[in-house]
Amino acid sequence: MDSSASVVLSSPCAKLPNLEGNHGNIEKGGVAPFIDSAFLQKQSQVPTGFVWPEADLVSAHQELNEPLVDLEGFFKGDVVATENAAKAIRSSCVSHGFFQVINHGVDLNLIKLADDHLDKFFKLPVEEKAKVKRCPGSPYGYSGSHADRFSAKLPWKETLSFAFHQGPNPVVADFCKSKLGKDFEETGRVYQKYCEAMHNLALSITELLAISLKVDRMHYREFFEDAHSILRCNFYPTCQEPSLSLGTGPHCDPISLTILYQDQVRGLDVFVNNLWQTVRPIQGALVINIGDTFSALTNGMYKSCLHRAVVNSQKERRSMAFFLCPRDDKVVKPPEDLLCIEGMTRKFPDFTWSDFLRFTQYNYRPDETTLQKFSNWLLAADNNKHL
Ligand SMILES: C=C1C[C@]23C[C@H]1CC[C@H]2[C@]1(C)CCC[C@@](C)(C(=O)O)[C@H]1[C@@H]3C(=O)O
Ligand SMILES: O=C(O)CCC(=O)C(=O)O
Ligand SMILES: [Fe+2]
Repeated sequence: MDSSASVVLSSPCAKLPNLEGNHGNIEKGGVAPFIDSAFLQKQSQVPTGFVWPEADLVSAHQELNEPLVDLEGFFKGDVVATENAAKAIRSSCVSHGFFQVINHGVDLNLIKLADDHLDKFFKLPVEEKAKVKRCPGSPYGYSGSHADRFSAKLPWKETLSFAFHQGPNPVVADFCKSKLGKDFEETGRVYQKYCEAMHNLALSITELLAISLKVDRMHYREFFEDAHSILRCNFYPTCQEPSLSLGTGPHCDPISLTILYQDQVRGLDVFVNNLWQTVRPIQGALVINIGDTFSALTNGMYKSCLHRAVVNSQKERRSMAFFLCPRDDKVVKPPEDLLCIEGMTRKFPDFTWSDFLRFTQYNYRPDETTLQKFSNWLLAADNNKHL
């Protein structure tokens, strides 16, 4: 990735980039208005700011042939089924940090309802969406192509992100009601329920991950019990020249664990065996990918999944990514019994999620090397402490 695009603009309120360029003329005035799908689809060609480097645009080579992990036996306490699921998960996570689950226990009607409510927000006039615009330095709220943060390699998408943690107050429902008004009360209730279901599934997945790693099966579940997670809703409009742009560029999620719902429009690619491979959408399945923070919790034994989202010229695409994140001040380090079993030396320094999140929002645009860059940054800061 070119370094110019990797450093987040220091002034978060930077002017929107001038998208003038040989890939399309922007409405007069040079600086684009607030960018959303309606704006993007009005452009006769892909604006320069949205054109990605060729290396990131390599087409997917094949369809990912990934076993579906059936969770039914695990939920029923079936020892053999649990062992089989753990074995499948271990093999995928050691290799590329990605698997899919079925019989996950999340009500499929709730997932459908959450998908249906996406357009209620994303089809609003941009001025309405701007009312919940993402604040500088925060991953929460609305963003149109991150055009307020980056000046190149802009993603062909709009996003809406909610903060979620379990507790007496329905934080997601409250956010929608207070920020978007009465018309979005039902939407808020749907996403509140969706986040609660995702949180519970995420804790179950962390238990199965612990079993697969042969550590105390409650270790990670207890670590994430009081998680402060993020629900990221993605809307990918159709693109005039899909071979030039990307919905979400190649990256590893800095968070711990992602539970992704993708609709029936292909778009998710995963990098496996040095090839981009497309993930065929499977009705009723949920995608699970290991993020940087969980990889660090396994001392790098489980890979943080390198993935991207491509766009197309025919169909809009929608996805919802539930990002499991530990409470801010929890120290991220692998369990002692894992280090003993594997006789490992530490691969990453201790860190907190709040420091890592801040790094991704202020210092470094997440890509495929975020965790390594963050580790180097921490160690350099430690080494310079005495200066
Ligand atoms: C901590 C986060 C930063 C991002 C949202 C969550 C987890 C995934 C990250 C992201 C999607 C990785 C690709 C780049 C990014 C800027 C994006 O395209 O949205 C990242 C998110 C973000 O920084 O808002
Ligand atoms: O939309 C997708 O399929 C992937 C989105 C993603 O990777 C993300 O939001 O982190
Ligand atoms: Fe991602």
